[in-house]
Amino acid sequence: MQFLATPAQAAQIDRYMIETLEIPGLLLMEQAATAIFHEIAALFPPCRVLLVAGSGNNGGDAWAAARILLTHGYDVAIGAASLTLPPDADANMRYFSHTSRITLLTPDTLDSFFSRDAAVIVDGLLGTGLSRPASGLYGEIIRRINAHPAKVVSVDIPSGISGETGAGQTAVTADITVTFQYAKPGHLLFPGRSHTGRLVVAKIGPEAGRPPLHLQWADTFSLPPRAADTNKGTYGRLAIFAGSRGMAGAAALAARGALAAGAGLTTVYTCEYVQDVLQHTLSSVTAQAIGGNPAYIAAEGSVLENCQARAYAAGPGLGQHAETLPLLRSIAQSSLPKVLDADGLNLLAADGSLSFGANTVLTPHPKEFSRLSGCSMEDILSSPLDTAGAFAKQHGVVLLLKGATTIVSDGAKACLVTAGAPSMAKGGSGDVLTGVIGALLAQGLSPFMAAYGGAYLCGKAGETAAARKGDYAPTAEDTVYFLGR
Ligand SMILES: NC(=O)C1=CN([C@@H]2O[C@H](COP(=O)(O)OP(=O)(O)OC[C@H]3O[C@@H](n4cnc5c(N)ncnc54)[C@H](OP(=O)(O)O)[C@@H]3O)[C@@H](O)[C@H]2O)[C@@H](O)CC1
Ligand SMILES: [K+]
Repeated sequence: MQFLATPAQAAQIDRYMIETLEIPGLLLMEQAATAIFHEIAALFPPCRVLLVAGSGNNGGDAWAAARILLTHGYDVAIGAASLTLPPDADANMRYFSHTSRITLLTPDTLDSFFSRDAAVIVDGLLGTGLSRPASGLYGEIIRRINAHPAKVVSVDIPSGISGETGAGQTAVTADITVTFQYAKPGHLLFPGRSHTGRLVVAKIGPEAGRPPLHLQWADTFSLPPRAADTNKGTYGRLAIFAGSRGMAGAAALAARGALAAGAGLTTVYTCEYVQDVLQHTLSSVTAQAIGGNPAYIAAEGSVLENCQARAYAAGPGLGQHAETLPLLRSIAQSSLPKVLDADGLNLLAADGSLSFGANTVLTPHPKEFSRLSGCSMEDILSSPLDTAGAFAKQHGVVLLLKGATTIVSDGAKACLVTAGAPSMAKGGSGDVLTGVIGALLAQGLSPFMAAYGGAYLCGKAGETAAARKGDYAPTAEDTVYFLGR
């Protein structure tokens, strides 16, 4: 896990380093510029570099990088959107003030500046100080950068992308982004993620005593090695409530996910029809028909008292049967660790049953989350962190909002999971995730950890499947197969 900083937090941390730790801002800028230089030097021997500098300290980093590149034999040309700069940026700009390397970028000079050959463009137009969408001259500069054949190295964040939300319609598309101290949410959230290229996080100052951060990037996760003197009881009993006629596969995938993630004992509680299917296809789980209806679950909550589970996973393939609701409500309101997904969430949302006991993980995709929360899809997609966090806090749950970048929030802290592959945008992926999270809960992980751990493990398995089988062919079964490999 690594911490992320929003633009406001990054500015606060800069202030902390400058005012409390008494590190001059000019020195921090030099560190930032040195990191940019090293990335360029690692890829290109001395060559022509175009540097584009805006009106803030992001531009200051570019001016400082230009100086370091020049002293190492690179041929630099700087396109300046402004020559009125904050003090540290101004100091770095002045190094060039009596040279012919500066072009003031105006509609009249854009063509000549960007028609130059160059191997690299350094994008220091806009950083974390972006205060509005890029348009006008800035929009035109961004289009020129994107149209140039050179490799693009963005300073801190691709210009035009919001560091907070990843939003930005007119934005630089970078090959490499060198950010400072902490990655920003905008690097990981789409569309920002697709503009960032390879992300390099360069430490430019000490970390001790910095203001607290609440957002992390789940870029690693592993389960502890299993001790030799353990048995199936050590790893928990998971009760999965899933399946209805026509959707036995969802129950089977959740069960397979749970087995592959290490649950000690897995029992699927389902209808007669699905029980039959599971008994013929899955030998490592037990399946129990409950409720008396052959086609779907129609049981009362009393079944929970007898199943002696350490965790529940409920929802995959349940269908939309009102008779399933009493059981779902009992599961949702119990204090046992549990994960609720898919039809389980839809049924509870349709009924307005949004009362959850402790240790609850909900795993909606944006449409399911819209039904649950009443927020519009537009609000969810434009502010996923805020909407997920507000819902998690209000209902006392861990909310896992599925997406190409998955968000996990408990209302106080949150993390982003970027593991995954486009091949996973396919039916069945969510069922496997439910089973995996259920298994992690059964093994005693906290709901927050089980949620991001499950998303990470499934995402990595999906990446491996895509590496072997391409973007189209992998199925949810492949995600199960590659879990942990
Ligand atoms: N502080 C430090 O110690 C360190 C900081 N570092 C670096 O500083 C960067 C942050 O610097 P920053 O705060 O100066 O903001 P920055 O992104 O350069 O832009 C602000 C300027 O852009 C303007 N502007 C905004 N939106 C616009 C738009 N759409 N179109 C046109 N203009 C627009 C805005 O105008 P205003 O909003 O005031 O009207 C203002 O003039 C950070 O990303 C990192 O690279 C590192 O060196 C490490 C040490
Ligand atoms: K930039």
